[in-house]
Amino acid sequence: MVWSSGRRPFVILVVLQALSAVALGLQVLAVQWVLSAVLAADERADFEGAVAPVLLLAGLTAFTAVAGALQGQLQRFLGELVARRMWTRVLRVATGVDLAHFESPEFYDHLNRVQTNAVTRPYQVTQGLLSMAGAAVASVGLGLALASVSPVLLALVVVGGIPLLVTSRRESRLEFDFSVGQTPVLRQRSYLALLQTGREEAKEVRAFGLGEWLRSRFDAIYDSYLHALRRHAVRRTILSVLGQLGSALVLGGTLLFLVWLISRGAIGVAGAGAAIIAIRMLASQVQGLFRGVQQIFESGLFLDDLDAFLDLGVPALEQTRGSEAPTSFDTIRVEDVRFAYPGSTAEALCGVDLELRAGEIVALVGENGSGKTTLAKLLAGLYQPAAGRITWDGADISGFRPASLRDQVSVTFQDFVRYAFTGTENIAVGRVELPASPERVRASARAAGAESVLDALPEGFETLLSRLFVGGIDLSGGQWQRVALARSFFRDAPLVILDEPSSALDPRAEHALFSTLREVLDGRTALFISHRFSTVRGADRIIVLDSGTVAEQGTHAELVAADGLYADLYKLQSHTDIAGAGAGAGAVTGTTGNPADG
Ligand SMILES: Nc1ncnc2c1ncn2[C@@H]1O[C@H](COP(=O)(O)OP(=O)(O)OP(=O)(O)O)[C@@H](O)[C@H]1O
Repeated sequence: MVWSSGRRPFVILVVLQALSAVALGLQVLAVQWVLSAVLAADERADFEGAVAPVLLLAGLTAFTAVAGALQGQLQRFLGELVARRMWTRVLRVATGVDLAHFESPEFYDHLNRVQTNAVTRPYQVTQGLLSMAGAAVASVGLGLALASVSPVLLALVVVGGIPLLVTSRRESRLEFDFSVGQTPVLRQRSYLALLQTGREEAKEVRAFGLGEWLRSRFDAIYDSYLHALRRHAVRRTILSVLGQLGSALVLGGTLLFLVWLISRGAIGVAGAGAAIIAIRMLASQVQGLFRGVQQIFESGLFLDDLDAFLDLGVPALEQTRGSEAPTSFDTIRVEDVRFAYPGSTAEALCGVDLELRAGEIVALVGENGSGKTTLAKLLAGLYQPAAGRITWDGADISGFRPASLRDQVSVTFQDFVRYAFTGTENIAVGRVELPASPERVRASARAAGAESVLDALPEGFETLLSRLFVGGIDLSGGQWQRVALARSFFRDAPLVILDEPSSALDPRAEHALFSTLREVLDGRTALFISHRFSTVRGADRIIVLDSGTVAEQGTHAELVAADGLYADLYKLQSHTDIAGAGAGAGAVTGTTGNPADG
């Protein structure tokens, strides 16, 4: 990953690391040289011989400092290059996995962990490797220098690193387990923070006076996290202290051994001076080496986690199998389709049978929770039926390459997305493969009643539709709905599914939409979900869903005559009034928005 993300900075870093390591070894030799020169000069009162080694030492020190500064910035840049590449892979999976994953809290935990931890880990492994390699090269130089004084000293310094290695491996495991355990808590904390900082939430939080209450929930969550963090930190500190103490003990023993060697006259003063510096430097290099190992081990655990996440995308991205969905159809059949949402035992659809014929405008009605949106999702190929099948002219859609099926469907949900993009872009995202030609965008906007809305904005269609960024403006709910409809028309697919397309439209806009719908659709098949019977009655056919099954279907007149569920709902909507209204209000009952009167 690092190699392919930033070859040049990586190579420069490796070279700098190697040179710094060599410089470190040379520094010990230079010190020894300086000491010998100074001791010799002391006898002859002539310090000239010390100038060259001092200059060398200064030069090496300067080089190490400059290389360190360069490495710092290069590492930062390389880290960012690698993170960008990892982000791209993670986002590709996040946008490619089956929608069912988004029903699972575990998926969100995993995604969150990957976003906050794993994206930077590949680079950390490299950093660990680099510092290990650097430490190894430096250790060889320093080790040779020290071994020339006493091989036992070298062995002792290496042994000094072992306690750290053992405890740091344990620390890595603790860190990973802590991260996994705390992810749900941290997500809750982020959610509560979002409620208090989000633009959408701001008005309701104020209107309901929720600020204080949300803060106390936030504090409670934070407290529980801090409590866990305290315990975790104590455990890590104990381990770390044990490791450091173990290493320090061995180092102390090493220095005592050196003193013993000096006292016995086994090494001279210059050699002893160099040995002390070498021991100090080597000990920190050995520690660095083992810290690198720990970093790799710890990152490795997160990388396994990242790998598991990236693997999720494999099935979705591999869905290149299957035949291409046809670009038109005569009949779509839903045959005894059953479906329950992932993690739910209750069936949202329990044996749905229906038919959509090319060019028809079909309305889907039913009470809240009867399964209308769920059916729309299945028809759009966003979920697979648990049983039964959906066919296009007899061919089961599960045999189509999923992306090719979605290509042929334009679906707009109730909770469509309000992109913080320009008006043009908000419409053209309906089909990004197509060039967003102003004529096409404008035609779609006109069909949806959004043209005049966008034209009235300061920069027309090119106005940014969001207050999140400088220069943006926001639209009203109904104006946004028109933009979402324009997006759906821009998509230009043979099957158009609209989930409550006019719920936020004013009567004039709603009238305009439905009176021109047939013309706008221009032969395409439409299935629209609606609770407003005034819009439903003009449909070629109305399908009534009840508790996940088709209760009845027919034209408006047929269904009213059948006097079933549809007729019930229709009558209720026609005669809904606020109970206990005064005589004046009662007088208009039955005339306000009463489709039966039309
Ligand atoms: N993501 C989900 N996970 C689990 N159950 C869900 C999910 N979405 C909907 N349901 C359940 O599936 C059933 C059908 O929901 P659906 O959204 O299809 O109803 P609907 O007819 O579109 O309702 P409405 O008129 O309120 O929009 C409901 O019982 C609902 O609780």
